Amino acid sequence: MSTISNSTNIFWQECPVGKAERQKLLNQKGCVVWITGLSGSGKSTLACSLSRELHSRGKLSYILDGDNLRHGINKDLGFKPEDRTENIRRVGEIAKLFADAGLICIASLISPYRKDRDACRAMLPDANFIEVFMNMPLELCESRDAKGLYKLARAGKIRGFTGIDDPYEQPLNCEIEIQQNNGVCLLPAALAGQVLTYLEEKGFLQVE
Ligand SMILES: Nc1ncnc2c1ncn2[C@@H]1O[C@H](COP(=O)(O)OS(=O)(=O)O)[C@@H](OP(=O)(O)O)[C@H]1O
Ligand SMILES: Nc1ncnc2c1ncn2[C@@H]1O[C@H](COP(=O)(O)OP(=O)(O)O)[C@@H](O)[C@H]1O
Repeated sequence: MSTISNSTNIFWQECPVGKAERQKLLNQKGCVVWITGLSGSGKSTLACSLSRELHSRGKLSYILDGDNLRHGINKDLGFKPEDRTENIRRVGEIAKLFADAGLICIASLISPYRKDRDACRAMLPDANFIEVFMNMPLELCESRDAKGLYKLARAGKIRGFTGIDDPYEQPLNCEIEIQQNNGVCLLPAALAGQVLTYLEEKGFLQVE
């Protein structure tokens, strides 16, 4: 699928209310928290927990979940490399709009290819893209197998499954890395706390 623009004779329409004004209204700074990792690594769980914690602090967030978006805007895409690339590109563009609206946009997708994640980062001013890597061992994700997909992949009934017969390229310099501690995974609320602390320290949760 081509990402080259086919539109010609188009102009940029300025809008009367800008990002800064929206951020002031919301008393927060728009950004994208991009959660990447293997299927079963806990991306959606962290996204939900973080969204709940933000909501309870009066902060507006919105979750873009890979699985959910594949029921709608991305329903025409499969899991071939070029489809995944287009999936991530579209979600990156949508996330950019949410961040421009002033929201804390939480994107939760496997997003296995580094170049695709980096392309999303490049769409935003650098500090506004917060990459969170769920660095969980494949064995743990596979033992969870909440949807039974690893079992199907091992049986050869799903081809091109991330971590089994399709690659996952780990981030090289993400903002936050979530790992097990002595083989134990922290509770989702504690993991959300790590991200929340980062957002607080970087000044995303208020406007001076
Ligand atoms: N082949 C293959 N590989 C990986 N995952 C697969 C595949 N087929 C279906 N699924 C299910 O699709 C969910 C991942 O969708 P994403 O949009 O996040 O994938 S990607 O970022 O485009 O790689 C993923 O959801 P999560 O388990 O929440 O990650 C799976 O449930
Ligand atoms: N921090 C955690 N501690 C223990 N179990 C977890 C944790 N996060 C997620 N899980 C469990 O792991 C499974 C996969 O989590 P999920 O969030 O759906 O992963 P993903 O979105 O990456 O596929 C679920 O059964 C979930 O309850």
